[in-house]
Amino acid sequence: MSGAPTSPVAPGLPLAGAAPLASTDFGDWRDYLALTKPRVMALVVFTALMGLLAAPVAVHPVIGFTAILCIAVAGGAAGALNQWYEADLDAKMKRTRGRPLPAGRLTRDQAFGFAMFLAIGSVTIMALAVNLAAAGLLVLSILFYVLVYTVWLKRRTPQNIVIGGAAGAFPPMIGWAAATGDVTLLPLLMFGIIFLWTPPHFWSLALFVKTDYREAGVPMLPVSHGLAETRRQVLLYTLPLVTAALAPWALGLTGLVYGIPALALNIVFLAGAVRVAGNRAEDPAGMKAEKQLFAFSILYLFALFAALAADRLVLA
Ligand code: HEM
Ligand SMILES: CC(C)=CCC/C(C)=C/CC/C(C)=C/COP(=O)(O)OP(=O)(O)O
Repeated sequence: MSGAPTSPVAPGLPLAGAAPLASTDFGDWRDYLALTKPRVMALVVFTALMGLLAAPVAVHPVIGFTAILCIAVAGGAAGALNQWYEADLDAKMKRTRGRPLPAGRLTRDQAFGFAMFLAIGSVTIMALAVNLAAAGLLVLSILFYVLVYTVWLKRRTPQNIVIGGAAGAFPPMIGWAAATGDVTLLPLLMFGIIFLWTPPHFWSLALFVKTDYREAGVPMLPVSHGLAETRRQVLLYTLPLVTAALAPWALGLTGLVYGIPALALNIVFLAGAVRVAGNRAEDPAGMKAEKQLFAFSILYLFALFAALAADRLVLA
């Protein structure tokens, strides 16, 4: 399948105390589920659904459900390919060393076969049952996460998550395209919001798990440029994020049902980013501002996209 060895992790890596799997052992379904990064994908799928609901077309529920399912499955496939490729890195970090590949509970070939089955299946069904625009964007988002982010940028540059993070910004655009067959200004703004949200989302987390990335040799910003510069960048990305998040309202694409929660959410986000920028703590114990901004970033995106779809449904 992959041409990769059938050892549970990349060549030369310790097995973290786990016995290699017998070649006939299919593995536990829970490990396959873990390969899909279900917690992260929940927000991906939610933003896709909100993109679909915000579109000015009443899509047939079966088609809508199929489209969202395909996005969820493709996201899972991309997450599994990410873990297939970077089992060596995951083995080096506390946060990730319990994953199925570094822990030796699945082989790399099992992960690759599973991921390709999901990727090909989801794109094919999207193309046949929904439309080609949505299927094309789905392919692009998988390729972006796996090739651009995971293979090309992650180990090379601290800008990895800025450019590669665009992968996670596609889903609402795919949801919209599934309903309409095209992409207009509002789905592009949704893309822009997630694109600009990703750096503060991730760097606030990376500030307090920095040592993990240093040990793995991944050039994340706090490792390569230090805490102060990372905190400055969190605030720098928050400014255009707030602008993009308020743009649908300012441009008259949405009404107050979006405008009022968007204003409140963005004031809180901006205040959180200012607190992060002003924090001087060197130790994770003193990084309450960073921990709070990371946690809030997830709530922010959920609430912002829920408000956007609600507004469009009210206007429709
Ligand atoms: C390159 C871009 C991104 C990077 C590097 C990144 C990284 C991370 C990391 C390291 C975590 C913490 C641990 C984990 O659950 O693995 C996390 C959590 C999370 N991320 Fe991101 N993320 C990115 C983009 C996104 C996007 C686009 C979304 C959704 C739209 C998202 C949603 C989430 C959620 C929901 C969590 C919490 C998971 C939990 O509760 O455990 N992330 N992210
Ligand atoms: C439809 C589709 C293909 C969607 C997938 C796009 C997507 C969710 C991209 C987000 C990227 C992400 C979760 C990065 C996590 O970073 P990492 O992989 O470096 O995290 P790790 O250190 O936890 O492995």
